[in-house]
Amino acid sequence: EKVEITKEQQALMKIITDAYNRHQIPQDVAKKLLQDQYSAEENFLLLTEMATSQVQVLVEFTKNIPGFLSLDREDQIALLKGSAVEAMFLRSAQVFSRKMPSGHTEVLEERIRKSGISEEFITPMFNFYKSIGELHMVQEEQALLTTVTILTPDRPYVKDQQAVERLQETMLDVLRKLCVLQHPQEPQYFARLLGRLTELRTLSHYHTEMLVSWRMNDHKFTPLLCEIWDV
Ligand SMILES: CC(C)c1onc(-c2c(Cl)cccc2Cl)c1COc1ccc(-c2ccc3[nH]c(C(=O)O)cc3c2)cc1
Repeated sequence: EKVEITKEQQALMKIITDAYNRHQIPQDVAKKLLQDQYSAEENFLLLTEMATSQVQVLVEFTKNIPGFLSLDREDQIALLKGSAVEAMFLRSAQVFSRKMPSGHTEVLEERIRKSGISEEFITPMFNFYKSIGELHMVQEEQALLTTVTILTPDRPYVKDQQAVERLQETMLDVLRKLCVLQHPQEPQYFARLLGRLTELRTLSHYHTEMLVSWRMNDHKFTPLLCEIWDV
């Protein structure tokens, strides 16, 4: 049947995509990836700075998701804490698939590979980056997929899951239609996109173990990361 994005859905998509493009890590922070110290210590410190900056950007972006600020305040916090790692995997994945001079692809990869993360997590992490790159998502799809990830109802400590589910379903409907219109030759594209969300959950579990091993080697995080990751 003819798939059509309504005027309201068009407006919703514009708000979310504009917010997603507006809230980015400041270029002077991203440029630090280019500095020339490459010790495991230096890499960890730089990645910690990137992650901290990315969390701040994520909080600002989330405030622009229509309906998010109407959710219960504690549920807003629970959604941010529960989705931060997944949202950062999606955002850093875009840097790798961007392959533009501004996206510090090579240096970011180098620093992640040499920051004290054990090989068992590096492999699935870069497989994920590759699988995201192969999707060739348009920016609207990237913004909506991140929004769908943030609005996951079954995060720990979410009280009013129905309210989150209603918001997520609104976003999923727009994303589904967008996928059909953007990738007419690939009817399974939307299903592939949702498959990435499953992969993100697995990576999020790996990440919890990454944090434990960093902690054991006495690595320090910033107050914001300690708060959002309960470390
Ligand atoms: C606390 C640090 C060590 C950390 O722990 N886990 C991860 C961690 C890891 Cl490795 C992987 C995935 C997720 C997390 Cl959450 C990280 C580092 O996290 C990030 C690294 C880079 C970026 C990021 C985001 C946007 C960017 N734009 C540009 C640009 O050049 O424009 C560079 C860039 C970097 C975000 C988070």
